[in-house]
Amino acid sequence: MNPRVEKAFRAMRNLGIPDKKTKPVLKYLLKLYEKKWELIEQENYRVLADAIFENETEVAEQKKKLDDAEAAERERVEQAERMKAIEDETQIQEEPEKPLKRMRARYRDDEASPSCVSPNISLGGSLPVILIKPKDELLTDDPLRVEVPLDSTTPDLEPEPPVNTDAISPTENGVEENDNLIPDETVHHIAKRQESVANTDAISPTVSLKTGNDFEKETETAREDNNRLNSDETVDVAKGQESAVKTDAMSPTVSLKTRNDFEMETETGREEYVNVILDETVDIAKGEESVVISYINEVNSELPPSFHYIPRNAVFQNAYVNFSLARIPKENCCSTCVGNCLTSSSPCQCALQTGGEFSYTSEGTMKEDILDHVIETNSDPQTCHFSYCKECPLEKAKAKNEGVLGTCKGHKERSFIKECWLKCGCSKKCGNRVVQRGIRYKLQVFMTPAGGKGWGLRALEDLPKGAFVCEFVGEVLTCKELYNRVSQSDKKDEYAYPIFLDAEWGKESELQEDKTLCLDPTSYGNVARFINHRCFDANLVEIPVEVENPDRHYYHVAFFTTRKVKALEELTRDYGIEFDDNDDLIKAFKCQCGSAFCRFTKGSSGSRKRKCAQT
Ligand SMILES: C[S@@+](CC[C@H](N)C(=O)[O-])C[C@H]1O[C@@H](n2cnc3c(N)ncnc32)[C@H](O)[C@@H]1O
Repeated sequence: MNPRVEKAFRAMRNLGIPDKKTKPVLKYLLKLYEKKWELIEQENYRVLADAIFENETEVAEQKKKLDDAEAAERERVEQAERMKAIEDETQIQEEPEKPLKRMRARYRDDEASPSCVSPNISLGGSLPVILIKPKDELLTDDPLRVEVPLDSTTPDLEPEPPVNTDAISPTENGVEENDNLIPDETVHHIAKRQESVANTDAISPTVSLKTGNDFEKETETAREDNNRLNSDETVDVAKGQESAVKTDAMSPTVSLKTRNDFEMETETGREEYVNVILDETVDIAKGEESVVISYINEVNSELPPSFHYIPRNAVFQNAYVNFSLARIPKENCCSTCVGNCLTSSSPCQCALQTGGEFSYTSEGTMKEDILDHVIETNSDPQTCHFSYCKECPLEKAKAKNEGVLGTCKGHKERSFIKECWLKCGCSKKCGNRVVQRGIRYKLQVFMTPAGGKGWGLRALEDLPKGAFVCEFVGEVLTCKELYNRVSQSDKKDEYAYPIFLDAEWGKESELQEDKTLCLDPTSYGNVARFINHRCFDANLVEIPVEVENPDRHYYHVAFFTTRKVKALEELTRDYGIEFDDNDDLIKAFKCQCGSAFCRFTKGSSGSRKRKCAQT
C-alpha cells in the first residue's frame, strides 16, 4: 500500500476511526485535491478527520429521518387498510356500489391523494397503495458545522438544516486515487470546506479596493464610479469560507470621505466619522450576534482572514465538556429566586459562590471595586498568584514532540464571575446574566495603521469602565490536540493565539487529558480573534465566567473594559506572552503595542519566568 495512504489510515486509527470509514472519504479528498497530499496531511489530517466525523453525524441523522419516514408510512398504510376494512364493511351492509364510487372519487388512478408523493406507484388492487419515497433533502449551503454547540441546551438555538445523507457512503472499493468513488454532488458540503482549505486565494475580491480618495470626489462621474465600486456584486468575501459563492455581504466599506477628512480630536468629528464608516450591510458575524460587526480597511487592500464565525464555543471531538442540568448541584444555582437577582436584598446562591457579592451593577457593567481588584492582582507581581501542576498538561503535550518533560511554569489563579443560568429561578433578563447574553456594543474590525499589527478591533461607541465587550470564542480543544495542530501547521506564526482554560489546573492532583482544555479561534471563532495584544496596560481584561459548568474545566472567557474607552480607540488585551520565551508553542511576534511598559522593548533578557499581566 502507498505509505501515505497507510499513514493516513494510521492517523485515523489513532482517533478510533476504522479503515472502512476512512477509505471512501480519503479517496474523495484525494480526488478533490487532485492528489495534493499535503492538504490532507496538514494539521494531523484534520481535514480528513473532520470530513469523516461530519459524514458520520449526517448519515446518522439521515438514517433517523428515514426510519421516522418509514414508520410514518407504515402507520399511514395500516391506517388506510383499517379505513378500507371499515368502509368495505359499512358499504356491504348499506349500498354495495357507492363505496367504489367514493373511492374512485377520492383516489382516481391519475391523481394523487392529499398525502401522496408518488401517485404513479400502485401495487394493484382497487385502492392505490401509496408509497412515499422520502424526498432527498436539498443540500445546504451552510459552511460545515462543528460538532456540538455548547449551549445546545439553551432554548434560543435553532435546529440544524437538513443535509444529504448519501454523502460519502462507504464502498468496498480500495483507495485508488483515480476512482470516482463518490458522486461529486453528494459531497458538495464537504467540498465546500475543502475548497476553503485548499484554495484560500479564492477569497480575494475581484474588485480593486480603491477608497474614496482614489476618486475625484468633485465630479459626478467620479462619484458614480465610487458608488459602482460600493455596490460591486463580484466581491466575494463570505469570510473566505465559500469561495464559489459571490456575495457583497461583506464588501469592504468604501466611503467618499476618509478618516483624514474628519476632526478626530472632537466628539462631533468622531461621531461624523463613525456615521460614515458604519456600513451595516457588512457583518463579519453573518447575523450571528445581536449587533452588526462591520469591518473596514482604510490602509490596504487586505481582506479579513478566512474563518468560520461562531458566536458560542463549540467542542472539537474528545474535549470533555459535559454539562447537564442533572450535574449542577443545588448549591450552584439560585432555584428559589424570581425576576432579577440584583434587586434582591441579599446575594443569591450564585453570588455566594463568588464572594457573596454580585459582580455586576444594574447597568450591566462590572462593579468597579471587583474589576479594580482583578486588574491589580493580575498586574502586580506581589498579589498575582500562580499554582503549579505536578505534571503540567502543556509540558506533557510539548514533551510528546520534544521528548523532555519540562516543569510547570505556573497557572495564574483567577477570580471567577458566576452567572445565573437555566436551573436558576430568576428570569433571562436577570442582571446577573451578562456574558451569556452576548455582544451589546457596536464593534468594528479594522485594519490597524500600516506596518502595524494587522487587523484589530474597536468599538464604534464610547464604552464605560467595566463594560462587557465580547467573549473569547473558539473551538474547545484538548491541549494535546492544540499542540498537534500547531506543530503540524506550516503557518505557526499566523496561528491565532489560543486561551488555555487553566484556572483550576494547579488545584488538581491529577488532571485527565480530555479535561485540559483551551479555546482555539483559528478556524472557528468570533470577533475576539481580532483583538491585538498590548503589554500590561491594555484596555480589556479577561475574566473567567462560570455559566453552565460547575467543575470549571470548561468555562467562558469574557473581556471587560479596564477603563472608559472612547469610540474608535483600539481594543487590546494582554496575551500574557513573554517575548523572550522561545519555548512557547506559538512563535511570538515583534510587539508593536506602543505601551510604555512593552515587554518586547524592555529587554528580552532570556528570563523564562512567567510575568504577571492583565490576562
Ligand atoms: C489573535 S491575532 C490578532 C488579530 C490579527 N492582528 C489579525 O490581523 O488577524 C494575533 C496576531 O496579531 C498580531 N499582533 C497582535 N498584537 C500585536 C502587537 N502588539 N504587535 C504586533 N503584532 C501584533 C500578531 O501577528 C499576532 O500573531
